[in-house]
Amino acid sequence: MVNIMTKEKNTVTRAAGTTVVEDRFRDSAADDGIREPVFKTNNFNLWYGDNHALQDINLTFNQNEISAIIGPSGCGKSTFVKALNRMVELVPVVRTEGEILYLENNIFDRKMTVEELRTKVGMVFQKPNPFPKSIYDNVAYGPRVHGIRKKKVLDEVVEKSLRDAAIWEEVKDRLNENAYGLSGGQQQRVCIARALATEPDVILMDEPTSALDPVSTTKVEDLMHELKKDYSLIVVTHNMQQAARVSDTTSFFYQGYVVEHDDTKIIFENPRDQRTEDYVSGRFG
Ligand SMILES: Nc1ncnc2c1ncn2[C@@H]1O[C@H](COP(=O)(O)OP(=O)(O)OP(=O)(O)O)[C@@H](O)[C@H]1O
Repeated sequence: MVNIMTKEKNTVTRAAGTTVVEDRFRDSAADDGIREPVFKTNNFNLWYGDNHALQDINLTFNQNEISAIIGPSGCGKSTFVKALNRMVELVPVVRTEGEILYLENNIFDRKMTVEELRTKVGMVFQKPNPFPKSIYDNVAYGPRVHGIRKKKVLDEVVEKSLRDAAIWEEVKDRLNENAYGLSGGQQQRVCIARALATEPDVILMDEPTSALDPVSTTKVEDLMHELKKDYSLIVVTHNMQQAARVSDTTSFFYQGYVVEHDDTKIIFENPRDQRTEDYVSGRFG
C-alpha cells in the first residue's frame, strides 16, 4: 500500500484516504510493555433466530487500552459489544456458542452472575440516556443499588466519578438539578460518570459521540484518553478519524465476522486485507 509519510506534529496522512492517525494519543502496548488481556473471545458465535449475526469471533482486548470496533452498518458491532456484558441476551431469540472470557472467566458460566459482570463491565450508549433524576442521583444510582447508603460515602463516589468523567467543575454547583437540563455533551459525560461509579474495569462505548457536536466530541475523546490509564475501553465507532485518533487497536467487522484486528496504526496505514483498506479509506461503508 502506498503511503505518503508527511509526519508533521505527530500526524501521518495516508495517500489512499483522508484518515489521519495522530500519534499524540497513541502509546500502545508495543511502546511500554505487554498488557494483560481483559476480554478474550474463543470461536464466539451469535444468532438472532436464523440470522447468524456473529461468526467465529476470536479477539483479545487488553487492559488499559482503547480498542476500536469499526465496520459498515449491520456488520455486528453493537451486537458484539452488547454480548460482552450479556446485554444482548435481553433479546429473546438470541442464541450463542463459544466462549467470552472476562479476566479468564467464561461470562456464560453459572459462577458469574449478570449483575457482577455488568458491575465490572459498564456501558455508555450512542444517545446520552440519563435517568430523569438529579445529576447526583444519576451517578449515585449504581452505588445505591449495591447497598451504599451513607451520604458521606455517596458524596465521595459522586464527586470522584464526576471528576474522572471531566465534568465536575461544570456541574458541582448544580448537583441537585435534573440531568435533562444539561447539554447533550454534558449528559454524555454524566452517563460516563454513572458508569464509572460502580468501579468497573471495562467501559463499553457504542458510538459515544455520534450524537454530539465537535466540541463535545473532542471533550469525550480527551476523556477516553484519560480513562484508559485506569480502565479498558472498547469503543464502537463509525468515525474513522476517531478510531485513528484515540484507539490502540482496531477490529474491522464485516458481515458478522472479523476481517482484521491489529494495532490501529497498521489497520489504517498498512492493512493486510483489501476490504479493510477499502473501508478505512472510505471506498465503501
Ligand atoms: N434486536 C435484534 N433482533 C433481531 N436482529 C437484530 C437485533 N439487533 C441486531 N440485529 C441484526 O443483527 C445484525 C447486526 O446488527 P448490529 O446492530 O449489531 O450491527 P451494527 O454493525 O452495530 O450496525 P450499525 O452500525 O448500523 O449500528 C443485523 O443483521 C441486524 O439486523
